[in-house]
Amino acid sequence: MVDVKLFGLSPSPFSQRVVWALKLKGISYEYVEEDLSNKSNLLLQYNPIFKKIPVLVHDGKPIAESMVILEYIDNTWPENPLLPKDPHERSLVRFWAKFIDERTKPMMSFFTYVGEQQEKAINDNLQTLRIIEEHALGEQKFLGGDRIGLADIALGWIIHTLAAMEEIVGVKFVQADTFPLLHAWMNNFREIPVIKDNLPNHDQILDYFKGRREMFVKSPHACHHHH
Ligand SMILES: N[C@@H](CCC(=O)N[C@@H](CS)C(=O)NCC(=O)O)C(=O)O
Repeated sequence: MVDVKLFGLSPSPFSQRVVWALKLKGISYEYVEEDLSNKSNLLLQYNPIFKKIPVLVHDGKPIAESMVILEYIDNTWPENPLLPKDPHERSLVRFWAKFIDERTKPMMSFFTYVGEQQEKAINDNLQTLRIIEEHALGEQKFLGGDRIGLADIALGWIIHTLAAMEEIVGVKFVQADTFPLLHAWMNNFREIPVIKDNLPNHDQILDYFKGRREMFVKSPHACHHHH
């Protein structure tokens, strides 16, 4: 009997990465929803450095940082691998996973800023997406192959959290005519049964981010809790 617990927050893109990986692997787990304005003692104990979700706890051993957790999951449960076998192909997927992860929080600035800063953030997002469109995607359905992997899971947040933020701000970054490959990727990704069946509720995310918009304008990162 595996003992797996996930401490998460449903509208968090980082938390969602872990949910998808566990579901893809068919691992059953206990989910603990955290309130970031009143973090549980267990969360503080399991992630004393950053005090952030997500944290995965496997047989009492905590793992923090979403991308580290994904690698742990892949190493622990090898079925439906998230990384290719070939070392060079692996490194390419890791490269894109890292690139995407590093850009994830900055990509939320268009939501936290207004005016000129927001315009700049919007342009930065278009540049980031342009890089992915032109360099990471090609003939293959997914980032690094014909099946979903680590980099796809890293980018998956653009179909839910980014989509909700776009709706609130009134922008749409990925259009079929301007980013055809990314647009196709989004559809391919969304159509995977495990992804489709485990999407955060759109209205709930929308409410969450609408309600916290004010706070985001004051605080540098969209996911930070209110001090
Ligand atoms: N790099 C981290 C980011 C996680 C993160 O930013 N979590 C946010 C929620 S989306 C959080 O727990 N914030 C609480 C805080 O900063 O106090 C990861 O990939 O896991």
